[in-house]
Amino acid sequence: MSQLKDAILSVTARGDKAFIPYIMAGDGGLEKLKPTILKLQQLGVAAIEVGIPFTDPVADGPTIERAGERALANGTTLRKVVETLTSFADELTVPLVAMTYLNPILAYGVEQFAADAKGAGIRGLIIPDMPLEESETVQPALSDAGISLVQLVSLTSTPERMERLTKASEGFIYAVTVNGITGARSSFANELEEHFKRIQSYTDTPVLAGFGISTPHHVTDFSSFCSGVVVGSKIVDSLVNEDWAAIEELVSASKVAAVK
Ligand SMILES: O=P(O)(O)OC[C@@H](O)[C@@H](O)c1c[nH]c2ccccc12
Repeated sequence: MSQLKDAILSVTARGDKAFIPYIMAGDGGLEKLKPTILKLQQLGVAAIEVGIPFTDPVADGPTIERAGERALANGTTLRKVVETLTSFADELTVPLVAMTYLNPILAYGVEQFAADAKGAGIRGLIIPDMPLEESETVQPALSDAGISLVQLVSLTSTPERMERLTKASEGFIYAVTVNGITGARSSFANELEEHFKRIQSYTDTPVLAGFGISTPHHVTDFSSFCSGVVVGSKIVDSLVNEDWAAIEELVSASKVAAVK
């Protein structure tokens, strides 16, 4: 059972695509976390990916990296994020997916983290620097807490690896759309549709596209061959500029009226 997967499937069952915005916890101060999350869930997002700032964010492009630096400068830690989320967890109507590198979780203590994260409304976890082969370190504690461990499938994975990652992924499959790091892009490779079809052929868990998606057009384009999208850098920038109209436009592009 995965609450995260169920939430995504309930969105796709009504014909919409799942839209998952990524935010950097602590960017602009931790006091922004609650109003930002509550406003995003009001817009009808399927889930919210909450990034924990980290000193060595290897997968992150400049936008997310700078947001992480600002959040760290504000004194943001994994523990403070979990505490802040817990303080309004009873107001959450969508699942949260935490994005954190492995070290902060190990420092927190895996068991303790899983238990606290559950109370904070966290239902999924992305650990970009943890290879599948090492997931036993965290998996049992997470499953006990009902937290899905989401795997990233890259464009360069071999077919065998793609199949293993896809089958291991819980909640959804995070299909990375570009080679490299996070950040808004203007164009994507042509053979992506085939790549997504192959990933989906291994599983009935929904496949979502992420990395580089930054315009309503991208959202509708990707939505034609997957179950939804994750948008990070564009959301982070729009929040800095307090441009909620841009965020609403992106979310609207995932709705049935736009995707048909
Ligand atoms: O910023 P983009 O290109 O829209 O991509 C999403 C991404 O930022 C978010 O999902 C994310 C931020 N940091 C990550 C690290 C690994 C995987 C994913 C992420």
